[in-house]
Amino acid sequence: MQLNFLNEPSVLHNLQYRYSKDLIYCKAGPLLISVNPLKDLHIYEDDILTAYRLKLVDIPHVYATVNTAYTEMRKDGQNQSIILCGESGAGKTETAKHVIEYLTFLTGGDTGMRRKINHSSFILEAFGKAQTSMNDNASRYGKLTEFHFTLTGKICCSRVQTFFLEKSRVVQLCNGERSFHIFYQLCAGATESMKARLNLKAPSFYKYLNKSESMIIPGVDDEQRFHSLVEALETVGICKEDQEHVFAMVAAVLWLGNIIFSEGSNGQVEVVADDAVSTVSRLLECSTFDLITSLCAQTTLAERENKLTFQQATASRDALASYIYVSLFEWLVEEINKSFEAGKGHSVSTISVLDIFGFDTSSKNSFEQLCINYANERLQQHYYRHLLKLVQEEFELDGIDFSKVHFQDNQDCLGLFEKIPRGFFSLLDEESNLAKASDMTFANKLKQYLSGNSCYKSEQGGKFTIRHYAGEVTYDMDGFLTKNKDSLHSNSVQLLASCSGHLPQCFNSKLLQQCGSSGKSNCLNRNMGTEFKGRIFKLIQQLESSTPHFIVCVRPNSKQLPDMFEKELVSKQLRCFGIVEVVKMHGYGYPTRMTHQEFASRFRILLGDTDNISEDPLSIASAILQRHRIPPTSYQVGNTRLFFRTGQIDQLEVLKNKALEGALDVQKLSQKQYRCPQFEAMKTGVITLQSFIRGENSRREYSVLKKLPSKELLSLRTLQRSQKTVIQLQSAIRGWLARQQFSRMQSANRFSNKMANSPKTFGTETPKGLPEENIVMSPSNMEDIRVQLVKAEATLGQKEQENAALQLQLQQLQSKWSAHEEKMRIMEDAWQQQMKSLQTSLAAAKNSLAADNPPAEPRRFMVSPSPFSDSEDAMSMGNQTGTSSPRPRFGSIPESHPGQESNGKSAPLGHLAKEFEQRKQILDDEAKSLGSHHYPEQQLRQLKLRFAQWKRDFKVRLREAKAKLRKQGHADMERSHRKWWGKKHRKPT
Ligand SMILES: Nc1ncnc2c1ncn2[C@@H]1O[C@H](COP(=O)(O)OP(=O)(O)OP(=O)(O)O)[C@@H](O)[C@H]1O
Repeated sequence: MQLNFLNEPSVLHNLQYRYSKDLIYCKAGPLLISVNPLKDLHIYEDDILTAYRLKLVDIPHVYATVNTAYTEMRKDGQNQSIILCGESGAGKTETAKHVIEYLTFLTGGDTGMRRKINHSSFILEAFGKAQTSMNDNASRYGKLTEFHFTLTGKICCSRVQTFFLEKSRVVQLCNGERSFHIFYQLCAGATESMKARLNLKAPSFYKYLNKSESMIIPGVDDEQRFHSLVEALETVGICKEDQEHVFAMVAAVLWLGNIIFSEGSNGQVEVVADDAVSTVSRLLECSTFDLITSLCAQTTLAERENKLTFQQATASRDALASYIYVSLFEWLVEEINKSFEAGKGHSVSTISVLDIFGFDTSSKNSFEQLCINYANERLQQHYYRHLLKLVQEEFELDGIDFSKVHFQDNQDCLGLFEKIPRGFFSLLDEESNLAKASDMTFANKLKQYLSGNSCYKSEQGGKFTIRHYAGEVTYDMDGFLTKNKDSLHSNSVQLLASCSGHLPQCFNSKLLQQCGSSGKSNCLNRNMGTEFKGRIFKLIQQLESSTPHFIVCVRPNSKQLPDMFEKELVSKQLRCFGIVEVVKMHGYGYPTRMTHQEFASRFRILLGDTDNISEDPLSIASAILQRHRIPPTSYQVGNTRLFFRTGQIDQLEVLKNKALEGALDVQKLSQKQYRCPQFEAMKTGVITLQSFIRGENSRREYSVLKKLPSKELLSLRTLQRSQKTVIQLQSAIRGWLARQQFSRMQSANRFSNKMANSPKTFGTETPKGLPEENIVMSPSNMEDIRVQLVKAEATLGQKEQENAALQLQLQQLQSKWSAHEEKMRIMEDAWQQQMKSLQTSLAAAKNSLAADNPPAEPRRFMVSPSPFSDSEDAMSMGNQTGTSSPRPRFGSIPESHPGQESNGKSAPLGHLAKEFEQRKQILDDEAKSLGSHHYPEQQLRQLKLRFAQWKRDFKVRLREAKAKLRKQGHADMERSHRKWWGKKHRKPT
């Protein structure tokens, strides 16, 4: 939502309005504001994860912030950090969980990894969180989770760093609060046998727990949480045996609190040897004697044993209990890290998620609250620096004209803590090292040196108030020096060394490492305040080497109730984080910056070649801005950089893209002009060639089909149809099978995702919102699918067999057809031979007849030039013989007789020649029609037979005709001879 008026009331109204609509996320410049809904909103479901991963939505959400961090890391290879800020109960830890869950999802982390990450944070919650007045599940430690990424952007390992577990909570409690969750969970959820082994009682039995009346948290099932914890320990690889050791240490801490001392008349204490002592010695695996001695005496540097006072003994016992608990927590963190460190060698960049204890204030604020609030001050300074200070410094350095944004810097408060030698921690160290120092002497020292600081105010009764960025907090000086010393008595160190239990041994060796080789008395005599300050400095250094992304978590009300928006409480938090100032700076400021050089090379394309400008980047940049009439109010030219208002650079990007598209179009056009004629010619050629080939193929196919007997044609068509059907059937079956398999895989995938995200329902219930048939594959469904599959496969097999048989049949038909063709060709050749020989015979007959007739006689027949010959006869034939008469069928030609002709001399031969021509024509026709018969061989045989008969008959008639002609020829010659002879002899007379 864009605000017309940017001020605190409008921001507050906007937040309240969105909160009432369950829109808990809101973007404020580079910040994401998250208002704790304190109820389940279903905005972290799988489909939402997917939508953000695919960047389908752009609504403010924690997933969008992770997307930005991940994209920047991938783009520049720069480490990123996601920092969760906000007071206790604002929702930092829950938001951090969503950040981590989405990060593993985004980078393709498998469900195994996601589960392990979830379970490891569950373990840390059990051991590091507690109920406080502000939050039922308050973090009592700080946590930085570092995810290492490979070059391809996959998570290769992760590491957790923890800070400052509030160990005083083990031994001290404010009323209405609880100690760490694990104590209550163990008492509620341990099995009967474990309870017997650890001698477990109800929480109220233990003195460390019953200092507060709060034993249960409404709506929280400690027993069920214990079972989940056991499962989580197994997931991260902590075996059953080690789990036993862990729970033994928790029980030992509880029982240590129940050890009581009796004070003698000389003021010295004795340990009351009761059930508590024997249980602790059994759980730590040390002797009862060593335990008692270590608790009531202290060995001095001169190896003398001094008896302790009641107070000293109690402090020594509590220090031992706290030390064991903190060591146990650190051991668990190490074990978790071991299970994630496999791929560290491939790490190229990191994304760190910081979730530290929120700003804290309770009825009695002590050393721990002071450390927590100091850490929050340091983090707040990091926030101001990156979101306000650095930006303003940049503007100033570049000479940008801007109206300075005023915010409440916490530098003074930080100075109060950190100044050397007169800062809070330095003074505390100094006082702690003095032999006769007490909390009161320290209070006076503070008053003396810190009164000049506006953030410090001395109070009555050794109390003092510090004005933090988030409000004033009054601290009670009681126990400051002791807590700062954090000394573990030498006797306690020796006791740990004497324990044979696995974990006490581990703790002892760690202690020895910390103390160096001395390992003797007062080796843990350190200054907790300075040590803590050092760790926070290191953390800030680490954050400084990364690009920060801040998520400000807001507590909507002090009652931890949903749908309740306390305006005052929220506006106080908005002020703390300078939200309005940040928005002003980034929204109304110049969020986009580029060096002159970067800008010139990026947008040079927006200047035409005709623009005559010098090549220096600033001139180019100015020319671009002027040429495109960018309003001067929307940018500023700095000494080294250009600063743009929101959205301005996007407009230039649009122009640049248009210019690039235009250039591409021009290139395309010129290419088209050059290539088009070539292409068209080639296209026409190809089309012509294709049409030739297609025509030729079709013609060939047609000639084959034309010759094919109808039955074979039919079977060929049937075969082709069957082939087509089989192919269609095969593709339909394959498609169906693939779809079935795909939907099964989809269901299984959805099911496993849902189950992985809902441990409660794992293996027992159907996840909500998922159609039942998608997730439950009943045996009958499976059997149905299997039967259908078998049937489909059988049909497929059958169709394939049929297909193969049809193919075989086609091959056989084709080879048969080729054999027929060959036979036909041979027969045709033979037939042609016989025709030739007949024609030759006819020509020979004609020749011999011509030889018999005198040349003077006008010729009735033209001699055929045909070279046909017959072995028996020869005759000539005319081409005019009856060609116009209708052709009779071969067997039905009327037999010609020479005597029937009017022309008695040539009629027999004319008839024969005519008959021969007719027969020849019929034979040709019948031979051609053989191909269309069903049984061409049989037809050919019949044809041959008829031809042979006719041939015999024709020869006979030819011979008769020849004889007749010869006879007639002699008679004519004699008659003419007589005529000529009579004329000759009559003339002279
Ligand atoms: N996004 C959310 N959706 C639903 N409930 C939430 C959400 N964030 C927080 N809560 C509720 O608010 C409670 C407090 O949140 P959380 O423990 O994360 O606060 P915190 O800022 O980490 O506090 P602390 O600094 O004390 O550890 C949670 O136990 C949970 O019930």
